[in-house]
Amino acid sequence: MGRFAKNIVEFDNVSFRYQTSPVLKEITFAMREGEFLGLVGPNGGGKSTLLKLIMGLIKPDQGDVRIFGSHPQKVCRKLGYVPQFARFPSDFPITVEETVLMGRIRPGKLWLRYNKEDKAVALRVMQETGVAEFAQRTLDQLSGGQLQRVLIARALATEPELLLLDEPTASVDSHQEKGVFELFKELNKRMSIIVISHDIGFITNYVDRVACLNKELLCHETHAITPDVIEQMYGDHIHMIHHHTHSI
Ligand SMILES: Nc1ncnc2c1ncn2[C@@H]1O[C@H](COP(=O)(O)OP(=O)(O)OP(=O)(O)O)[C@@H](O)[C@H]1O
Repeated sequence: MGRFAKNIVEFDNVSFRYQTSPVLKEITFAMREGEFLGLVGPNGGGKSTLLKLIMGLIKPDQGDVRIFGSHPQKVCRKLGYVPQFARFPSDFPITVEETVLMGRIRPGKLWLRYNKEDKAVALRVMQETGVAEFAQRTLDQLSGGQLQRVLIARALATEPELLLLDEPTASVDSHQEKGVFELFKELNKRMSIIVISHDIGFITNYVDRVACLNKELLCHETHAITPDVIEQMYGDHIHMIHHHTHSI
């Protein structure tokens, strides 16, 4: 199957509000199979909300969301999700291996019983993310960067076709950030990826397209990201970090 063969995420005129003020306004966009998409925008711009709509955790007030051509809840098994590091309790008294195995839990399955295949997949993704050597440590014995990789391994254990990451490198240094994005580049050979980031200058080195969300959504091919485009989408909220001299 060729890259960019079909649309796997489709938003058709989608609006959403939690209470009174609109968070997402009339969003229409599509993501193609095999794509690596960066999602940027100011704080409160609606990025996490967009991921929740993709996962079927919330429903649009208006418009239609289709994931792999179906209702989001019907295809949630094809999705892997890595939450924002800051929102994950890191003092759980469970081991790295147990955490990664949680990715193998399926509805209707006796979830405390993992079979050989579950264990083999867990080992493979721990090796892939570089956390296999910590497998028996509990989460409180890990650095922020190591814990982040464990959360990525847990998402990979579901063997997803679309990986969703909410600011996966917010709590790691720029050296580790590069390592994590090199991993994503590798993963992108077999799955589609959406990554939320505040660091547009950095992600343009990796992603195919940048979607800029500030209630409304604008998509740009990475080569089309110019300072004017950034100014237009962030306005006064501009908070960008530049690790590289990469031109934007
Ligand atoms: N459960 C909720 N109930 C009410 N309002 C919410 C809820 N979750 C988010 N919001 C509000 O919706 C808006 C969009 O939030 P969201 O978390 O999607 O933004 P974001 O772009 O991911 O922000 P950040 O970059 O700060 O993580 C914000 O104003 C937020 O306060």
